Amino acid sequence: MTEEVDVVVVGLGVGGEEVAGRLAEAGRDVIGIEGELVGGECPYWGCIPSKMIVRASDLLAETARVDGIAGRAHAIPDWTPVADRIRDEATDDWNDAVAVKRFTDKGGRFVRGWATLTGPGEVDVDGKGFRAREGVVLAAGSAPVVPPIDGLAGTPYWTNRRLLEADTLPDSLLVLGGGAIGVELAQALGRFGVEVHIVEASDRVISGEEPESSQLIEEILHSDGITVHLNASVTSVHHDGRFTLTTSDRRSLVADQLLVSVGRRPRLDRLGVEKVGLDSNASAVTVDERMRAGEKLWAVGDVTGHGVFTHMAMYQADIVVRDILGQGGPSADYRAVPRVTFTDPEIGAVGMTESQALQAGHSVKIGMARIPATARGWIHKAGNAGFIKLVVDADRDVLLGATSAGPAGGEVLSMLTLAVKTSTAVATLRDMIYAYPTFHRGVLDALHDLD
Ligand SMILES: Cc1cc2nc3c(=O)[nH]c(=O)nc-3n(C[C@H](O)[C@H](O)[C@H](O)COP(=O)(O)OP(=O)(O)OC[C@H]3O[C@@H](n4cnc5c(N)ncnc54)[C@H](O)[C@@H]3O)c2cc1C
Ligand SMILES: NC(=O)c1ccc[n+]([C@@H]2O[C@H](COP(=O)([O-])OP(=O)(O)OC[C@H]3O[C@@H](n4cnc5c(N)ncnc54)[C@H](O)[C@@H]3O)[C@@H](O)[C@H]2O)c1
Repeated sequence: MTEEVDVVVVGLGVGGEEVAGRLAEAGRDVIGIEGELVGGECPYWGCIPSKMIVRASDLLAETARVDGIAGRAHAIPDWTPVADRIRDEATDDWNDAVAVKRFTDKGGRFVRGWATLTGPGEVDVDGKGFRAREGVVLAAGSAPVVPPIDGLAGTPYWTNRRLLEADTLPDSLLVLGGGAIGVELAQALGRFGVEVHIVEASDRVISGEEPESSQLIEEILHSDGITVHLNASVTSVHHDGRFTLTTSDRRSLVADQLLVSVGRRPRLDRLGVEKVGLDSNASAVTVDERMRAGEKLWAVGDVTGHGVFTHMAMYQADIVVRDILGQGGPSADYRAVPRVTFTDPEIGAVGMTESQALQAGHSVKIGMARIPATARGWIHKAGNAGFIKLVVDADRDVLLGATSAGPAGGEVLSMLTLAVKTSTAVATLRDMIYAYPTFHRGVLDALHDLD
């Protein structure tokens, strides 16, 4: 028995819940299908619990900075309130009843189960068929990549999920992959007393960002007591109660637990996407500027390969909703994608890095300001490491990209994102009045450095 509806949304994570909820509010007959928890990775195993950990570890780091500035302080790290907060405040003990109600209160109809596509506009869930008059929205998200390293499969390694569910911490942790997840969680857990080693295949951590960002984070991790192994090729994993990683240069690294954080892949495997002409082994679902992926088919969020970010899923969801409702408006524009690595200091970045701009054939000028040399950075003193780097198109005199690393680096990023998005003239940025003594006033110092 196949039921006719207006729209079927497959996956009610960040992107799918937004699309399904708004279409239901607009009066569409919407079926929202979710195999796990409504809300997806971000609230249960991603952004929110990980940032609760970061917040706690930042407090510990700030306490350590009291001496010499504000008296004396000594914090005794305790994981229990962090785990409690994740369980009780962030995830409701990994229960989505509130999120399901949030959707059904908007008029959506909820189905729990794993959906497969059976043809254009057609979806099956546990033998129940739906035919969507307007179309299907794929919002299946992503899963951790598990590299094919000898011995790894079958060991009780952690991914982000198991770590963010942990009631207790291991004494020592090997972190495979020094990307966003690796560096954020390594630093935070290090501050809770875990002995951490990061094992990174590339020649620098957060290798998609500016080399100066990588260097800064490597220095900070070192000062946090974390060992970073670069250019490391892990050839085997052994588990006998503890984990041993062996590298191609025959080093052995041993710890109580292993976190695998080497990237994410779209969750296309159980969707039957070949039925609608897509490749289930592809690294992403190709979408056009209105997020259309085929006949009666849209895709949003991590599956589209435009960045594993909640703000990207939400941005694309807005485009899909407007497209389905025929409301027009702007189509997708990825020139000013902001990203923030929530280490201490935060690494905020938007648009192109210097090397990306050069590779794209731009004539590039660089403006740099060191945060400790800015007025606010100097006042801030302990914990003031960071910089602002501007990547300027020398021909058009507009920003192509920027990095704001430092205390509140992710907040300073907001004006730089606007400047990249709107191609604001450098002359206009120079003519702005920057409140004194803010961290964002460092942007003016970096603009002066362009001369
Ligand atoms: C540790 C960690 C920290 C992160 N921190 C940040 C951060 O600070 N800032 C940021 O912007 N982003 C962060 N992210 C990324 C962010 O979580 C994702 O980009 C975001 O969740 C993507 O939303 P989505 O809707 O595309 O996918 P998801 O949130 O993954 O949701 C997809 C949903 O689809 C469901 N599903 C999949 N297949 C099917 C099927 N066949 N049938 C039914 N249901 C299905 C899944 O169960 C899931 O609930 C982080 C990620 C991780 C892992
Ligand atoms: N603050 C944020 O917005 C935030 C936080 C966490 C995660 N995320 C998102 O989640 C995604 C996944 O994060 P991630 O850290 O898993 O991936 P990532 O792509 O950011 O980094 C993966 C790292 O693993 C390394 N690597 C790959 N294979 C390896 C191997 N075999 N051995 C050792 N190192 C290896 C890569 O060189 C890279 O540095 C990111 O792309 C990011 O967009 C965002």
